[in-house]
Amino acid sequence: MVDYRKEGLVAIFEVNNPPVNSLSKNVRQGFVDGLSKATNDPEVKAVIIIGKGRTFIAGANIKDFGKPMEELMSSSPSLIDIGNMLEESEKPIICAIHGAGLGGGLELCLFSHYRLAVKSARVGFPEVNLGILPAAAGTQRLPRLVDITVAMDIISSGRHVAAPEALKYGILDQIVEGDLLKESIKFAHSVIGKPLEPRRLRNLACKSILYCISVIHQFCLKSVRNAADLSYEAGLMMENTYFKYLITGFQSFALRYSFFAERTARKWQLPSGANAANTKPLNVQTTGIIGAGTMGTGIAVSLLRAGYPVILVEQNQEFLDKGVDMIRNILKDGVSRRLMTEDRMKQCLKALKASVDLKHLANVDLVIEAVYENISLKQEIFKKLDYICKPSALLCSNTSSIDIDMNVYGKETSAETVATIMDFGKKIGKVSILVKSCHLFVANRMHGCFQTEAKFILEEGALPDEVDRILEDFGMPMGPFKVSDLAGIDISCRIQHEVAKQHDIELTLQTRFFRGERYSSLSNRLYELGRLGRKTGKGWYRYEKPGGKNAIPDNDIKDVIRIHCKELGIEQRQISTQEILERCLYSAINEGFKIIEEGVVDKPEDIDVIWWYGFGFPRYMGGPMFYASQTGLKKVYDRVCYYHKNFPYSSHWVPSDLLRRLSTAPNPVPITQWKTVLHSKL
Ligand SMILES: C/C=C(\C)C(=O)SCCNC(=O)CCNC(=O)[C@H](O)C(C)(C)COP(=O)(O)OP(=O)(O)OC[C@H]1O[C@@H](n2cnc3c(N)ncnc32)[C@H](O)[C@@H]1OP(=O)(O)O
Repeated sequence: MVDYRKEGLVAIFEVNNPPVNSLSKNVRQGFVDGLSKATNDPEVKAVIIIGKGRTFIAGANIKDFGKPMEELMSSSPSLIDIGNMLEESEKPIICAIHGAGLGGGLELCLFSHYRLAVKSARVGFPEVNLGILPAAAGTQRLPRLVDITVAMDIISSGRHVAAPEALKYGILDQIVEGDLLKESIKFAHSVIGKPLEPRRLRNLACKSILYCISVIHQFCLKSVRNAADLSYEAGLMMENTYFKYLITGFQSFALRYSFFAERTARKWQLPSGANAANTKPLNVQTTGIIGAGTMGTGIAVSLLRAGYPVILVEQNQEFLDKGVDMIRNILKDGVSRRLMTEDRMKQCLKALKASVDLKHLANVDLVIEAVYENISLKQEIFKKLDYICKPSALLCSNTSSIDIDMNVYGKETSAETVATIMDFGKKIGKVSILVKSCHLFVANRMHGCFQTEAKFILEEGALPDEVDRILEDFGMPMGPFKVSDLAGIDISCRIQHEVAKQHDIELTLQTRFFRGERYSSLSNRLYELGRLGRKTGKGWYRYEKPGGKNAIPDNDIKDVIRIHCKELGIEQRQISTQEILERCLYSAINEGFKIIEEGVVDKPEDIDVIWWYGFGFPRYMGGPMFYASQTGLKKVYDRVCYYHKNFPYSSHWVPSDLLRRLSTAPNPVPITQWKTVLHSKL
């Protein structure tokens, strides 16, 4: 709703629709009612639109987009109706922005005559992140206000533009210091009686059409181009046509799911009843990191960038110096890529202390252990930390495979600690997902199935570049073999040998089964040939030089695979695109269902979020679990059973019971309800 009040000559429309003042139907109606009052009240000479609570206006209500097209389109008053009324008003309309003015929120500002904001405010058109375009005249009005290149950047990137930058472009008229409402009322008095015609964007010509030809390839860009080529009315009509097309498409559907999935994933809860809403995080001010390798230094950079002082500890002085150099280089690179200023880099380096003595961690609030994957070493470190650190310090471990319960606390972790870590993750700009301990955790456990199947597929007849291309066409940023070359083939081989050693087994090039499971020794063959990936200039591909980035398909690899298969008597065949996609994706998805079944994650959305951030799974596909829900669980289940029959020695093909039960439900169960099936009779 919109609260209406008057302060002298000025009518104030305060948008009051918590939590983020989205433009639901009652808010839109509130604008119409408010405008009617203000227009008919001779005392009112100007109108201020302001948001109540934490933000100005976060745009249209995204939940409305799931409604049928007819209902969506006929839901009056539309944003454009309101916009037209604002623009045509004979009394100046001033938007006073704090928090965020996004999507329809910014569009309303562009229909208004003046725009003021506090310094911390942000504006933007994030619609591309929902698979649509700003369709309440955003693509027609922004290019009439700012240079077309700026409009294209803002619309096609979806980025949030900070108030000072928006002021520079002319999106804002003024940045306000002090009380936003008071200052806006002063501003309103200063513009009463001034001509409004030059402030009505629809009457302005689009600013320069330079540059657009080369980048117009998507609907947003086409639409912005229309602002230059067509009349305002024709441009609007096309914008509406594109919107109707996009909003009914799969990508927009998946992107809207992703928007809410990310927010749902933040809402952690523990069996005790503690959750994100009822548990207060502790205040973390100082941090320590143990281990100056790739992980430790990477984490240090994130903490320093977020403004935390870091004490980096490494037992060996030479490794410590290398680690500090690595941190310096990453920060310098950030400066050269204009991600931070030189001054900021200096502040970060000043906040970094390096030591070879764990005792320097005595007073820190949070310690992250990031040494290599060796349980005894980790346990020894935590024993020492128990004595050294203050009792309230949080002790965290960075591990991808070691059972957290054998290391630091897992099952015993307090709700307060969980709340603090989740909050800390957000503060350092990361997305944190709460998972229970399980072998390889969620990401590596699922991705392991994906990678393993990819390797089996090579043994059966496909080539690395073929498999990679198919998965990249699907939307993954890099296929599994390019990823393997990047990570280093030696790394995965060493881990495999380490695990085998723990079971008193020696892996050789002839090994075809390991602990009752089908096993491929193909990577070990590359390892023995010194083809370790990018770093040696050869791996599953060849590269222009050691450390090179251009993956070139290599004929030699064909021979390596052929010899491997001949020696082991593995028959090769033609493998279809469908089979490659299904085996990589469905094996991981089936494992994902087992992960939900075991309660390792609280909800399927958690898995999808992990896959976007961990592996770059395309958000416009929603994530592996959403993808499965859209493919049809019956189809996924049937194919999992089919592969299980054909590949009985791979436990990742044993069908998940949850998947089976969901696949036999009389009606498709929405992804948000999957968990309920765990406790039902289905
Ligand atoms: C045509 C298309 C038009 C005209 C459009 O306007 S499309 C919508 C464009 N706008 C957006 O995409 C903005 C989306 N929102 C955000 O980016 C952020 O919410 C925020 C920057 C505005 C605030 O961020 P933050 O303070 O971190 O809060 P949350 O993101 O956690 O959001 C709080 C709750 O509000 C729900 N929400 C947010 N925006 C919308 C929206 N536009 N429609 C419906 N609901 C929205 C969000 O899901 C959170 O809900 P809960 O999880 O708490 O239930």
